[in-house]
Formats: sequence, structure tokens, C-alpha cells
Amino acid sequence: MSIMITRIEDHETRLREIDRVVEWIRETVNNAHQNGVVVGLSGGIDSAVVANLVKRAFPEEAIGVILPVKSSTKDSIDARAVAEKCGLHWIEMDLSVSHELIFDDIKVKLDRDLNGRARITDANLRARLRMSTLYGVANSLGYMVAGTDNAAEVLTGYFTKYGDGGVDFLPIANLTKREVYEWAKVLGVPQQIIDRAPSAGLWEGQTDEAELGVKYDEIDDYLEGKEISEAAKTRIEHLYNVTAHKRTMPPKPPVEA
Ligand SMILES: Nc1ncnc2c1ncn2[C@@H]1O[C@H](COP(=O)(O)OP(=O)(O)OC[C@H]2O[C@@H]([n+]3cccc(C(=O)O)c3)[C@H](O)[C@@H]2O)[C@@H](O)[C@H]1O
Ligand SMILES: Nc1ncnc2c1ncn2[C@@H]1O[C@H](COP(=O)(O)OP(=O)(O)OP(=O)(O)O)[C@@H](O)[C@H]1O
Ligand SMILES: [Mg+2]
Repeated sequence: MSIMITRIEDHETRLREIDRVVEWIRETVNNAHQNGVVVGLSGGIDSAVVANLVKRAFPEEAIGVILPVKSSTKDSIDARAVAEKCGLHWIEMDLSVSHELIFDDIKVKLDRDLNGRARITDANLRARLRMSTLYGVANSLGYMVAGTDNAAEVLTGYFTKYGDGGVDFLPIANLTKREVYEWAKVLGVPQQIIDRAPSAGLWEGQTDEAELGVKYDEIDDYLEGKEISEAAKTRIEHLYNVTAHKRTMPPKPPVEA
């Protein structure tokens, strides 16, 4: 009985937190004198939660954009399921050809083998083409671009600079990855999305935790001030330090006295 009451209380607390962020999104967009919100829909959990939030904030003025770049069809199927479950209007644009044109041209014009840098160059170009497309939609409709980074991603700089990091506001940047899952359940995100391993989807078989070299649970514990292994702490602090430049404005020379 007491477990059930705790669960109901937890659910109500989450709903109150969600309402506060929905109201914050409305204020942020209204204060900027914009009309609504666009978000990239990947089929992953972060964009699923943001999709639900923006739909609640702007029921008639929110849009999800599905942007495959040689992506698996499962990503698109899951992204559509997210949009349809919460009633979010969505469109899909395949960026594979645009990506190939630019990526091939970089290789040709540099006239050198990118070797170990090819995969990350390819991956980040995908994220930046998505960003350009989302701003194309935002400009067309007078909307703002919602980001999907959570607190663990912001801390570790696990995003492409000016790619998925290039957005107008970050509604779930205070949430640990665990809290993203909790919100997803309360918001009614389809189970198939909750069950997927987090992936940037930038290359075949990529998973966040394998690339980060640390588990989301450990990053979340670190964010919550809990004890974690020395190895995990060292790794997180290394990622934080080397990505500091992504969390600030570009540096400029000092003004001469
Ligand atoms: N100290 C410094 N001060 C100022 N700028 C500095 C710099 N060091 C590098 N830079 C610049 O930053 C660039 C490197 O940053 P960046 O281009 O972002 O590239 P980078 O951090 O190497 O790669 C992005 C990472 O984010 C991951 N990601 C991307 C997109 C989505 C997701 C996801 O979770 O969905 C994850 C991706 O898998 C990869 O691990 C350099 O090429 C250079 O231009
Ligand atoms: N195929 C895609 N179409 C549209 N947007 C995308 C696509 N892939 C990535 N994005 C955008 O880039 C963001 C960053 O991806 P990220 O993988 O961190 O989040 P996610 O896929 O929503 O969640 P997860 O961490 O569970 O994979 C996405 O939330 C989404 O806004
Ligand atoms: Mg993903």
C-alpha cells in the first residue's frame, strides 16, 4: 500500500515538474516573439521527451522533423511512432544525398586520405546538416529550435558543436538520463523507444556508452554528487575538460589596453 502511495506521489511530482518546463518553453518562445517550436525527431528517448513537451507547450504550433542520413528505417519508424502517439505534426526529409555530396567533395578537395578522421567527419556533418535543416524550418515558420541535450550530455560535451548542440533552448538540460526515462514514462512515450539503447545513430552500431567510455548511471551519480569509481570520475572530468569550448562562446583576442 505504502509503495503504491509513493508511486502515485512520484508520478504527481513528475507531472508538476513537466508542467513547469512546459510553461517555461511557452514563456521562452513568447518572450522571443516567435510562433512555435521545431524539434528533430530521431526515434531516441531524448527527442521523444522534448517532442511531448513542445506539443504540450504549443499544441498547434509545434513540428517534428525526421532527418535520415543513411539511417536505419527503424529510426524513422520509431520517430513517427513518437510523433503520432503525442499528436505532433511531423515531416521527413532525407539528407543522405546532400550529405554524400558535401562529404565526398571535402575528401576530393582536400586531396588526402582522412584516415582515422573520416568517421567523425562524416558523423558530425550529419549532425550539422540536421541543424541547418531545422533552422530552415524554423526560419520558414517563425519557430525556435528545441535542443534535446540532457544534463549528462552537457556535462560530457557529448554532442556535435553547432550540430545537435546548435539550438535555441535546452528544455531537458537539467535532467539526468535516468530522469529522462522517468519523464518518458509519465509522458507516455512508446515502450519501443524506452527499450532502445541510447545512440547518436551516427554510424552503424554506435552506442553512447561505448563511445563515452563511461555509463550513464555513473554520469548521473556524479551529477547527483554520489560516490562513483575513481576511473569513472577521471573519465567524466576528462570529457568535461576537453569539451569546455563547446559550452562557451568562441574566444576572441583581448582588447588592447
Ligand atoms: N580547445 C578548443 N577550443 C575551441 N575549439 C575547439 C577546441 N578543441 C576543438 N575545437 C573545435 O571543435 C571541433 C570538435 O568538436 P566537434 O566537431 O563537436 O567534434 P567531436 O567532439 O570530436 O565529436 C562529437 C562527439 O559528439 C558525439 N555526438 C554527436 C552528435 C550527437 C550525439 C548524440 O548523442 O546524439 C553525440 C559524437 O558521436 C562525437 O563523439 C574541432 O574540429 C575544432 O573545430
Ligand atoms: N534521424 C534524425 N532525425 C531528426 N533528428 C535527429 C536524427 N538523429 C538525431 N537527431 C537529433 O539529434 C538529437 C541528438 O541525438 P541523441 O541521440 O542525443 O538523442 P535521442 O536520439 O533523442 O536519444 P538517445 O540518447 O536515446 O539516442 C536528437 O535528439 C534529435 O533531435
Ligand atoms: Mg539517439
